[in-house]
Parts: sequence; C-alpha cells; structure tokens
Amino acid sequence: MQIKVPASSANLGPGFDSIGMAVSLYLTLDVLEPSDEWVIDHDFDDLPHDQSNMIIDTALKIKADLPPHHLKMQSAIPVAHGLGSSSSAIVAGIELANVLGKLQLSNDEKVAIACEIEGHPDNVTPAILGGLVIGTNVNGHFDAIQAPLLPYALAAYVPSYNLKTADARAALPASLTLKQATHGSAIANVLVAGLFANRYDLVGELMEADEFHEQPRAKLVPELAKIREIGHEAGALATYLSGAGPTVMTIIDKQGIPRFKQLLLQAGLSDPLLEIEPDTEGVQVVD
Ligand SMILES: Nc1ncnc2c1ncn2[C@@H]1O[C@H](COP(=O)(O)OP(=O)(O)O)[C@@H](O)[C@H]1O
Ligand SMILES: N[C@@H](CCOP(=O)(O)O)C(=O)O
Repeated sequence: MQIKVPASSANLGPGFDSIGMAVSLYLTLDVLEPSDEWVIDHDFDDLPHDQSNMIIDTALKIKADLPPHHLKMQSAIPVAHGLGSSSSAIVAGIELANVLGKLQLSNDEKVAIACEIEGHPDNVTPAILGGLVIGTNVNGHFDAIQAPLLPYALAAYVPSYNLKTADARAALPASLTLKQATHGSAIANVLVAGLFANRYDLVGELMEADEFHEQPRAKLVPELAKIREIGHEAGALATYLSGAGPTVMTIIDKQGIPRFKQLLLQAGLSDPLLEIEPDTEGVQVVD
C-alpha cells in the first residue's frame, strides 16, 4: 500500500495562515511488512529513520498501539523551503494511522487532527483535500472551504538555502495596529472574493499587496522583489513568498514560463525553477 501526499504553497500573499494550494510535488510512503520496531527508509540526511520521524510520531499520536511496520519514504518536496514538507509528513502520518488502525477517518476529522498538530490550516488542508483551500480556527474548531482552482501553471523558484518556518515566523512583528490589521485583512477579503468570482483581473494585484508577513521576511529572502519584477515583465498573474519561504512562487500561463526562466537567468537567478501545477486530489491511498 502506498500513501501519496502533495506539497502545498501557503499564504498566496495576504492569506497569511489561512490560504494554501496543493501543488504537484509529492511525498510517497510505502507501507511494507510488519516489523519488530518502526523503521523508515529514505534518502534525507537530516531526517530520522526511527519512530521519532515526524510521519511515525504523528501516526502514534493518533493511535499509540499501531503495529510497527517497515516504511519507505520518497519525497520531491524540499525540506524547510516553504513548500509544506512538514505538513505533508503530518498528513502522511495521519493517513498511516488511518489505514493501519482501520480508523475510517472522514476528511473533516483528518483536517481537525492535522490543523491541531500544525497549528495553522493553510498547508495541511490543501494537502488533505487538494486544490486551493481557505481555512481558519473559530470557536475551538477549524473550518476549511475549497475555492476555485487557479487556471494557471506555477513556477517555483527554490533557493539553495534552507529557512525553517519557525525562524521565518520569528522575523514577524509581535503585533500590528488596528489600522494595519484592518487594511491587511481588507486586502485578503477582496482577494478571496476575487478568487471565488474568478476575477483574475484583480487577483494578481491583491496577491502582491500583502501587509502581514512578506515585508518583514523580505530580508530573509532577498530574491522576492526581483522575481516579482521579472514576473511582471513575463506577464505572470502574481509572485508571492511561498509559505514562510525561501521558495518564491509565480503564477503564470504555461507558455510564459520559458521567457520567465530566461529573464531569471539573465538576472543571475540560477537556482532551480520547478515547473509545477495545482494538485486537485490531495492525499491518496493506493493499494
Ligand atoms: N518527509 C519528511 N519526513 C519526516 N519529517 C519531515 C519530512 N519533511 C519535513 N519534515 C520535518 O519538518 C521539518 C521542516 O519543517 P518546516 O521548517 O516547517 O519546513 P517546511 O516549510 O518545508 O514545512 C523538518 O525539519 C522535519 O522535522
Ligand atoms: N502561514 C505559514 C505557512 C508556513 O508554510 P511552510 O511551507 O513554510 O511551512 C507561515 O507563513 O509561516
């Protein structure tokens, strides 16, 4: 049996901690034979192979007496790069508990568990449900709603350095004034209205008008401003800091990507540019 979980790109500009999109990079987890102890094979130098691995740890948080298995994990999702690797690991762990423990969790239950563990819904909800998802916690529970899929391709510029989400969150101010918070949320509100109304004539400008997190994080990801400028030149819809960074995501027509890539290279921006697309399925289990 194999569990397949997409990566996710959070925030989309002003949707800080609430908007996220599943994208076509995947973590796969093969559930192999039962074993005396939990073992997870993978090629990542910095991730554990025993039950302290986040995937197994998550599964055991949900059902402590799951029978140990030999697992094999492969992932195209770069760790600590703003593409939701930790959320994909958490969602894989929830699905592992679900199948081995025969829990028959509903999507709503998976969303509730995942949001509780991750703390914010913007990565875990699209990783579970697929597509573009908007969510929040209210009165002690989480609500998540799927928005129309963006009819564009994606180009993810992935700098070589890592940026842990916790470090990128530490760069944010502890508080905003009422005026700042009101305007930041008004921009996000109109963005969400634009997404549901398919008003792509407005969506791009609103996505690039975040007032919550991109400015304080720009010093950690100096490439953002230049990539955004090049995105405009290449006719992109919008460029935003993917999650906590350092990946910079550009939403663009597929046919515009070669020129965008060429302009990036001319500007000396030569880190990998992943040509991906929104994922519509979310987590999948294949026998
Ligand atoms: N495939 C994986 N298996 C197990 N743990 C993982 C995996 N991917 C990420 N993690 C955990 O998530 C951490 C990175 O989380 P975070 O800093 O939030 O980055 P990201 O933006 O990629 O989610 C890693 O240090 C590791 O503990
Ligand atoms: N809203 C969070 C999203 C973090 O996403 P990640 O992919 O960097 O883990 C934030 O911006 O801190």
